[in-house]
Amino acid sequence: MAEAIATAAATSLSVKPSNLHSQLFLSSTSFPIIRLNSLKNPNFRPLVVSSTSIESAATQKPSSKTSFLDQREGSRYLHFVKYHGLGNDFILVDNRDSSEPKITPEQAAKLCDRNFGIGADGVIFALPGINGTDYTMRIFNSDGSEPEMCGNGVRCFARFIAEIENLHGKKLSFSVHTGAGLIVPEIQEDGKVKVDMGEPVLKAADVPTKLAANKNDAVVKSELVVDGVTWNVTCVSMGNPHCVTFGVKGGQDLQVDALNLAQIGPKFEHHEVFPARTNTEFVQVCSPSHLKMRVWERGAGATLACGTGACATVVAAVLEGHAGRNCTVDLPGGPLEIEWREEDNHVYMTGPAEMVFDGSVPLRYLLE
Ligand SMILES: N[C@@H](CCC[C@H](N)C(=O)O)C(=O)O
Repeated sequence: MAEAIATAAATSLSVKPSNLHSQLFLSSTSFPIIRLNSLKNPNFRPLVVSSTSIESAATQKPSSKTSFLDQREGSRYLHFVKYHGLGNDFILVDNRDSSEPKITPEQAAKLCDRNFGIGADGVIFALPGINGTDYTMRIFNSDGSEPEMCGNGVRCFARFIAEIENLHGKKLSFSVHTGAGLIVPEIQEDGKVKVDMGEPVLKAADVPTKLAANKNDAVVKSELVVDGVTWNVTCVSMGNPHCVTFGVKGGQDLQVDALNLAQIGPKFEHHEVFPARTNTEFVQVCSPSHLKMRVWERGAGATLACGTGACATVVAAVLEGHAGRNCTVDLPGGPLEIEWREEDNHVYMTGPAEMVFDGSVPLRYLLE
């Protein structure tokens, strides 16, 4: 019976049945808390994510000969915690004891596979801070490429740090070094995370895009031919590159639900005018403070939400005159609140981040 429940839960969570020997610990508000191994094993003790994420299970004392922990003796495991920000989901790894990620980009891509791995849009590593920052965040996309920044990811990162540093129930903020520079997330009393995402980069060469600048140094509402169709696009970097479109030249307003994202998304991502590839946001203007957006992410495809994409969307909407500086951006996974503040030119993003479960993966799986 317990086996059957465990297998059903693993299937719905895209966890390999073999990973069920690790604890599966659901704690999102929308799910009941289930400790599957406690169903199988009365001696079950949840493993704590330690500062050494890869640790030998042999160092943990099995409490009886029949304990599931017996099966772990002599093996080594990568511990992880799964989080999501509006359905944009990540495997978080405690990497505070080393300045190099514990797994390779290829191994990250393997873990992100939704059929043959844990399933995620990316793997995020919490590393020691550099240049005086509290922490460093690095991320590999689900295809193994390494982006500079991740908005939903940094909210998950902040909640993960609070968890592993045992800083519950406090209003907290950290300085985080990323490929996009200094990022400052703040966990609010309601559990949402507000992030100072820094200043948008608009200079065409720095986005980067080969499209010619047409407004100061920026590319704003410029024409881009994709698959024979001329789109109007604005290019913004939030540390990572974004191409934002509100529709085709001379066309009606975009109805984002009608888009065939899987067909058009890759054509933007790999377009020759984006030398570092691009994330692409397709945006429908509902009102000057309410935008609806679908995203095709570089290195991850269609995702349920993109934090940097929502920030880039509001910047582009202001530059094109569609919206004001405070907007709700509706994504398939839910809304984000975005402000592009005039006083400091920084973009602020507020939204949720939820832990879903934790577990461990045998290293032999990663090495296969
Ligand atoms: N989902 C993220 C962005 C992740 C990186 C992106 N795929 C890229 O390659 O730039 C977000 O929430 O910002």
